[in-house]
Amino acid sequence: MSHNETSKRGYASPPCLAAEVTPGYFGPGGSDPQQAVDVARWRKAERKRLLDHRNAQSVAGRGRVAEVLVAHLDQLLSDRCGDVSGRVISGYWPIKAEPDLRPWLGALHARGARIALPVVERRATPLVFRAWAPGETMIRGHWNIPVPAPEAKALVPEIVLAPLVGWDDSGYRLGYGGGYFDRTLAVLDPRPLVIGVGVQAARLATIYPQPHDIPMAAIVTEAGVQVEPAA
Ligand SMILES: Nc1nc2c(c(=O)[nH]1)N(C=O)[C@@H](CNc1ccc(C(=O)N[C@@H](CCC(=O)O)C(=O)O)cc1)CN2
Ligand SMILES: Nc1ncnc2c1ncn2[C@@H]1O[C@H](COP(=O)(O)OP(=O)(O)OP(=O)(O)O)[C@@H](O)[C@H]1O
Repeated sequence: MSHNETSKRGYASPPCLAAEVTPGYFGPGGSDPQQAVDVARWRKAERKRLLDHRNAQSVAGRGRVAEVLVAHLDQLLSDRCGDVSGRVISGYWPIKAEPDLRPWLGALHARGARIALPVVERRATPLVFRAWAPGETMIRGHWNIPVPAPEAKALVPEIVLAPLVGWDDSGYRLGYGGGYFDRTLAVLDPRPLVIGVGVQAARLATIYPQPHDIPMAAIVTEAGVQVEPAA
């Protein structure tokens, strides 16, 4: 059919034939719309359960977890990267009882690393990363997350520390449901070394990875490195 004929008949897209496809055709990670809806619903409930559990821990307990976790992170970073001097490392400003890495990020900065923090500049678009140093002035960003002021230099991270709400043994990450890290990692070329940071209690058998989910190179919890990075 020619273009003109199509225009005359006014069809915007081809007819959907999904109903005629053998049900078993859509395997795990496939694009079955009903399966995507089911996974999204399951993830929403799991996020709530995991966040409630994390919130229920005492401040002192969370502080001890962060201290041990940071020791593992520091070891992984020196094994993988050696001297951090001059490296661009993205951290995060902790929200919702996430492990607080700020003292360690300050120490990395003192060792010559360039620290960046993720910023949502526009909803549903990749994150940008802005330079941060201890004591820097912060402003309220999207979702009220403190972010460096717009004047702060934009950086491209070589190493990204991604906070986890949940995680699985294949290195997949469950976040807050905005899809921001996946969207960002999909466009960063070369892809940075992505290290998921979370608590051991947030381990799941699987997050039911979907086509857009990008696995972490490593996951670190208070129990150590859980998913080994490829050498
Ligand atoms: N400390 C910290 N900073 C971070 C992240 C993080 O996980 N932790 N992010 C990591 O990505 C980015 C912000 N992530 C966000 C994720 C979701 C929503 C959000 O609006 N969530 C909606 C639900 C979305 C949906 O279900 O469609 C909501 O809760 O109403 C906002 C920001 C950047 N900064
Ligand atoms: N690369 C992408 N391009 C377009 N949309 C995407 C991409 N990655 C994720 N999304 C969208 O974001 C939505 C939320 O994704 P998901 O449940 O994986 O979030 P999350 O990883 O938990 O969130 P976050 O990274 O913000 O903490 C998905 O429904 C998906 O449609």
